Amino acid sequence: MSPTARPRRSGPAAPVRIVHLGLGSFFRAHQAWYTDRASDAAGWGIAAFTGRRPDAAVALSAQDGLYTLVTRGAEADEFAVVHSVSRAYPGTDHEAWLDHLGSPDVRVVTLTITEAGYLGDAVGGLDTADPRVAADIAALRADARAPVISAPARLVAGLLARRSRDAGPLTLVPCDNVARVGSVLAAVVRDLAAAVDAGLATWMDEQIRVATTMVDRITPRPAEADRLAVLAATGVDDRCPVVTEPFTQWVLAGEFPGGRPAWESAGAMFSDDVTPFEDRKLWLLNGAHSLLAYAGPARGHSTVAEAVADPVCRAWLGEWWDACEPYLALPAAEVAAYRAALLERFANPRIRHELSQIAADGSRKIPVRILPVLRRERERGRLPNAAVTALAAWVSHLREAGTPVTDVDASRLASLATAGRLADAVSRVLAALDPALADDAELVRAVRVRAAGVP
Ligand SMILES: NC(=O)c1ccc[n+]([C@@H]2O[C@H](COP(=O)([O-])OP(=O)(O)OC[C@H]3O[C@@H](n4cnc5c(N)ncnc54)[C@H](O)[C@@H]3O)[C@@H](O)[C@H]2O)c1
Ligand SMILES: O=P(O)(O)OC[C@@H](O)[C@@H](O)[C@H](O)[C@H](O)CO
Repeated sequence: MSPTARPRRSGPAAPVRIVHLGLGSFFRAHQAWYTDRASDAAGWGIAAFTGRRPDAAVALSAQDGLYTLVTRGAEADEFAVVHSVSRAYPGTDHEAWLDHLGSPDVRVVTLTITEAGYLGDAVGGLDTADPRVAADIAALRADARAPVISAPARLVAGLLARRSRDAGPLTLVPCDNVARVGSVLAAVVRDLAAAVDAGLATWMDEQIRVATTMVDRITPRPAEADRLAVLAATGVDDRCPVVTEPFTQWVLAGEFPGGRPAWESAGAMFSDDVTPFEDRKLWLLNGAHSLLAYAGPARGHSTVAEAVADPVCRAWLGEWWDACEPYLALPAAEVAAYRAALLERFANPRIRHELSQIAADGSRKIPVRILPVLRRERERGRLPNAAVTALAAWVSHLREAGTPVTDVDASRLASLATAGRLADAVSRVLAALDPALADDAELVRAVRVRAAGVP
């Protein structure tokens, strides 16, 4: 290999038996890495599809699906080439999507489509009022092979192709930071299937299983400096490296009648109940992330590591974790160890995790990360200070006090947050999250007072 060669395979790629939707950084640091490390990796290649832009598929295809995973500890980097992505496709290649989903070789579909990609409604079903969903349903009713955009519709299109080829059982494995993600995915796919084809649900009951998961590995958006670091250390000009932290965890529950990689041989854990791990992770890690993402910029911080170096932010984290702890169904010693490890993970000075990346889509993240604990505390008559801080900082963020607002619901939230007095904005924004929050006078008052103190 010449000093600046792109990564290239020296042998054949593993046969495609997994399809992934959402070819982003996290998938490459997590599910693709576990598959690469599994003892039977040679039998389980992945066909990975981007969700929106084609860039990652184009760049990865130019290097045979190979990329460098940089595991960035507080002291040093480790570099490893991941081989499990056998094919990479732009999401627009719908024929390839249908072909793979319709193939009897494929047994598993993994997903990282972001919280917003599930398109759920407030009561746990599919948001059929969303124009993208309505358009996809109409398209699939007219033609089962019509190109569709939303993730639930893509899955249903793939399942229709699979049924038409009698291709056998398949397990869907959602890997996003969504509470009870397996149930959420099962519901939106079931609702979309029912809207398209009355007989599909019965076939799905027999052939399709939906696993649920807790996924954990802090993986910031890669930067140009990361490409240069790989080049300097390995001599390879990798155009799509991913940087991640040493810590990683994957807890899964579900049935795999068509088989799966031996992910446990790479460290994944199979459990009957993912819930305790999921609550611990979504509340302690992701809740803390969102708290810092909205409240940290007002104290001059741009990254998680900068924020946790600030004693005021660390005190908020302590308050938040104290509020969460009574509701976690795990031994106290385990929670204490997780908290201590989190502080170290957040403080890793060599991981540049931008608060602005974490701040995106707060309307979908706060209900999962902050509200479950806030509601439990309110039922007991308590008002957790850190949750008030997070909500007040989010309102201020929406009023453009911090990082730029990126949210699937940005235009509605911006009008709710910016029109008129701050006090009214607080009520409107809380009502948009959950009307019951806006009816809680003590909470509203506290958030107003805190928001008024945020620049
Ligand atoms: N980055 C992390 O540290 C991390 C850790 C745990 C879980 N996750 C989960 O993974 C998700 C993706 O994170 P990432 O770091 O890979 O982000 P990323 O921006 O690198 O990649 C996101 C991928 O999802 C696709 N996507 C976005 N919206 C979609 C939609 N509506 N439908 C289908 N595909 C869509 C994008 O096209 C892209 O391929 C997160 O939203 C989170 O739920 C991330
Ligand atoms: O990826 P998101 O946008 O859901 O959330 C941002 C971070 O909170 C998240 O990526 C964490 O780093 C991750 O969940 C750690 O496992």
